[in-house]
Amino acid sequence: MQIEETALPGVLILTPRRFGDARGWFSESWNRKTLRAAGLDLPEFVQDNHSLSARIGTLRGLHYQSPPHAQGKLVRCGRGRLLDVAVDVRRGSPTYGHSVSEELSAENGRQLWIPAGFLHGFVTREPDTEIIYKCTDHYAPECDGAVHFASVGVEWGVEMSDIQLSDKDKAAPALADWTSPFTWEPA
Ligand SMILES: Cc1cn([C@H]2C[C@H](O)[C@@H](COP(=O)(O)OP(=O)(O)O[C@H]3O[C@@H](C)C(=O)[C@@H](O)[C@H]3O)O2)c(=O)[nH]c1=O
Repeated sequence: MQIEETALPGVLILTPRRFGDARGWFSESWNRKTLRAAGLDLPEFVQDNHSLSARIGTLRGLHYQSPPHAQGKLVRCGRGRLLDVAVDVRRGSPTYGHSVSEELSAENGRQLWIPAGFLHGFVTREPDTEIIYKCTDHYAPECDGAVHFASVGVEWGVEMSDIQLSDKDKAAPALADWTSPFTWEPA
């Protein structure tokens, strides 16, 4: 398991080892013991999510769940290719509003660890792209929220006219008009 830091402290790229043979490959996509041995002790995961996006340019996000149901997410791509984005929205954080964008694909096997206190979203770069992610809290619709994807300064790499959004994401407030429910606590 390779663990890499990103420009945002706390957001990490994990790349599990792949064992290739004549049939294809095998990989442990999640192993608590291996991560702990590598010095990384992630919170307990209680829910796995899996979604399919049919068209290139499908954009889901930017999403969060407020405390007490804030979620950390360990994200990977099971099929196709996507650009995954995390935005720091912890009030008082030295990196508030900063983002990390990472291409996750079925081919590269990379995973993004996004702690609670960050917005999460992604845009697909191939048709029929599947995303799979582990979450540290259960779905709590009453705590569910979104910030408009175009208000955070992220270069999504897709023509605006090609972007497919849910009605919820179309109606999301801009970052500048929204008060984050998260606060930063120095380590
Ligand atoms: C997120 C979620 C949705 N649902 C239901 C609600 C709704 O009817 C349907 C689709 O929900 P959404 O439109 O919110 O799905 P989607 O836009 O894919 O939302 C997801 O986006 C990515 C970026 C995330 O980070 C996730 O946490 C989640 O917010 O699925 C659940 O039952 N459980 C869940 O955990």
